[in-house]
Formats: sequence, structure tokens, C-alpha cells
Amino acid sequence: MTDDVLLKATELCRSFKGRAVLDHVSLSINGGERIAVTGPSGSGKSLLLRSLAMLEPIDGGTLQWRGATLADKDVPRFRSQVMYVQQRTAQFDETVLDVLRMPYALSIHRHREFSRQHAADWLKRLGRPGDMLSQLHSELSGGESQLIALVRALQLDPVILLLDEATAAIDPDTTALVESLILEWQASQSGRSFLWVSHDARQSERMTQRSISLLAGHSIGH
Ligand SMILES: Nc1ncnc2c1ncn2[C@@H]1O[C@H](COP(=O)(O)OP(=O)(O)OP(=O)(O)O)[C@@H](O)[C@H]1O
Repeated sequence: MTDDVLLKATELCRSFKGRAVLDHVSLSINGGERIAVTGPSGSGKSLLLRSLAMLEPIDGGTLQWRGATLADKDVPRFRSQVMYVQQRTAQFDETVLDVLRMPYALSIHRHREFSRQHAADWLKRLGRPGDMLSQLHSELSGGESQLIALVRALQLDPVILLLDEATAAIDPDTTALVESLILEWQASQSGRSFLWVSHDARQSERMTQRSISLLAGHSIGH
């Protein structure tokens, strides 16, 4: 872990119909950290991760990236470094190859070049055949779409991954492959961090160094 604070959330609040789901939640993510986010169903874990990725509006509080409050113009660059890998992924009518290639059309990623070989290598690491690239994305199983969502994020070299039950629909053998791939990604460059939402206490213990518990919208850090 480094002493650099990458992402700092202060007093985040979000309510729905008068019910506070995030109630003054504060946390910091330093470079090189592996953090579990735990809490019962409905406690706001997904909402917190989506808020940290600036994919959700907040009613109050602030987000700082590397010590600076984010302005609107900074959001695309921020999102290219802090990526949310969602629990339930959208379905696309394109092939897996096209789905993996999609983010490269965004201007923030234009300097990068999509590599089919690279994509096939990621899939191989996850025990999937290279010909999965030509399958229709909408025909994948829930677990397979989770793997594609993960590869789609990893191939873009994020600094922070926000993993929302990333292996919830995945079999135990493939889960082990996902875990080692994420640990390898995180260790391969200094300063990379992840937050991992999981209902599996043993997985949190294996994968993370500390945890943040959400209880009725408040956070308790360890
Ligand atoms: N757009 C929304 N409109 C209304 N309520 C919402 C919205 N988004 C989230 N909520 C509510 O906020 C609460 C927290 O949802 P969230 O998905 O963050 O829970 P979670 O802790 O991730 O749950 P789980 O462990 O079941 O995935 C839930 O009660 C949910 O209904």
C-alpha cells in the first residue's frame, strides 16, 4: 500500500423517497489497497460503488480524486481510471469481440489500440476458448457475461476497480481463476487498488486487507 490517497469520499448521502440509503458515508482508498465492502442486502453497497464511480448522482458530500475535487470536465478521464464492474451486466446484440472493442471508440480511449489477441489471452486465463469472441453477447450465460464485463474493464488498465459481486454467478473453479487474475492485475503495477463487494466472507478474507461495512447506510471501517 502507498500513502497516496487516490479516492476520498466525504459524507456521501443519497435518499430515495425520504429514506436515506447512503447516510454521510466517508472513506478513502489509497494506492495499492484491497478493500472489501460488506453489508446486508439493500444496505447500499452497489449504490456506494456506483456513486464512487460517478455513475450515480449524490444528494450531498464530496468526491476527491488524487486530492482534487472533480469538475464535470474531469469525469471522462476519472471514469477511464476508476471503473465499476457491475453485478448484472447489460446484454448486447453484438459479438463478444465487438462488446470488448466498444470502449475503444470513446475519445478518452482513442489513444489505445484494441487487440483481438490480447482479448483472447484474457479469456484463456479465465478458462474460456478464444472462439467465445465470435459468440453473440446476448447468448452468454450470466456468469459468462460477468467474465466479459471484467475483461472489458481490465483491458483498459484502470487504477481502481470497483467490483460488485464480480463472481456471484460464476462457478468455483472459474472464481479461483478470476481471483488470481485480479490479484495479479493489482500487484502488477504499484498503486492499483480495488473495492470488492462480496457476500462470501471467506472470499473477502482471501482477497482483501481491510473491510468497510455498510450498516443502514453508515460505514464502519476496519
Ligand atoms: N434508483 C433507485 N430508486 C429507488 N431505490 C433505489 C435505487 N437504487 C437503489 N435503491 C435502493 O437503495 C437500496 C440499496 O440498494 P443497493 O443495490 O445499493 O443494495 P446492496 O447493498 O448492493 O444490495 P445487494 O447485496 O442485495 O446487492 C435498496 O433498498 C434499493 O432499493
